[in-house]
Amino acid sequence: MSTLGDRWDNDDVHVRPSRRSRPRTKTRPAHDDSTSGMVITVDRGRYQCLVAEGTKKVRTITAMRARELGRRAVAVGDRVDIVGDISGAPDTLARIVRIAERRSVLRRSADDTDLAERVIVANADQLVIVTALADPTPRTGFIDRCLVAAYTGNLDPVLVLTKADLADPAPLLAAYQDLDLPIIVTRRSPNERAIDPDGVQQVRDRLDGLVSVLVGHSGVGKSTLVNELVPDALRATGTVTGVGKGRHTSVSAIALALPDGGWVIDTPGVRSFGLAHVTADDLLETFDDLLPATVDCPPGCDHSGPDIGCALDPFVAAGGARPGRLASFRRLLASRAGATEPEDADGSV
Ligand SMILES: Nc1nc2c(ncn2[C@@H]2O[C@H](COP(=O)(O)OP(=O)(O)OP(=O)(O)O)[C@@H](O)[C@H]2O)c(=O)[nH]1
Ligand SMILES: [Zn+2]
Repeated sequence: MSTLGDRWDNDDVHVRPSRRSRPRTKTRPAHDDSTSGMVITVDRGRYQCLVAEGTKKVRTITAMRARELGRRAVAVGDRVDIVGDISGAPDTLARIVRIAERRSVLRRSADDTDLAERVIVANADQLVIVTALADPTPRTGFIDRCLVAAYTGNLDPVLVLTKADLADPAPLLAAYQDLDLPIIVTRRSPNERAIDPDGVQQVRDRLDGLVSVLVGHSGVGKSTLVNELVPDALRATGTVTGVGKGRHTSVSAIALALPDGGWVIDTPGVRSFGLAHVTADDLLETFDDLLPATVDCPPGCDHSGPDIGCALDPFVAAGGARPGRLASFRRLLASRAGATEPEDADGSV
């Protein structure tokens, strides 16, 4: 049993799709009668999981971790195997006995010096970074850190710039043009309280059929967007309390079903990511156009600039890649050391 625990304990090993996709059958414990589910929210050691009933119907059940999982954390988005009472009846509690290999992870560490891994969302396809163009003032440092978390966690980033009725998106569009990042601009319709439907539709199209995590600072319009995307009726069937606006909720992520398929995972309490575990080479691996040049870097090169003999500078000078790509890579690299958001310091969200 502990072999299985150890094997599944190191999430780093499994971030990228690996060829060795499943543990060998003989190392599996019992529980062949288990049911598969997806974790939709985590709250004080209780996990709400969606399980399939027949081919079409799904229901939500509450589960706890089984001891055999060891210290390994269960995160929203995890695909899990569940045993015990899966009727979903009030006051029943099932047990999570296995966590499937993750194809992506979004991590949080308490701060940049905290090397303990805290996975907040597993298996998401995209990270949607919601930033207001004004009120509050956009912070590129935050966006950059989100991008590092997405790239190195195997999620595709998407930037949503809200409140274009208040400020021009051009400067931010320019700042991110070299990252080939999908950017959607939304605004409030003139003389109306509602958000312009065109922008909302673009977001909807981007999210369709995928699992997308939304992150953003307080006041950027994230809840406004989620309300547009997920009708109240669907939210209610999630049977989850403490969703969304609650400032003191202990829920840090929650998966909400989209009407046309796919999931949006809201992260009400998440305002920044610790990036202590990310190395320069981890990030560089996600820049396919720059990566080949590093065979000529000096040993141990951190790729931070030309004065250390980094081969990326001559490579770009010779036309090997766009200069903006190297500049963007280095800006993201530097953002790892950026201050964690002041809002985190006093614990408020
Ligand atoms: N002018 C303008 N205001 C907007 C827009 N989108 C949202 N707002 C307003 O911005 C304020 C904050 O929006 P919320 O959706 O509550 O923001 P949030 O990111 O969920 O913030 P928290 O709830 O604090 O986490 C509200 O007053 C919204 O009405 C927009 O496109 N333009
Ligand atoms: Zn280098």
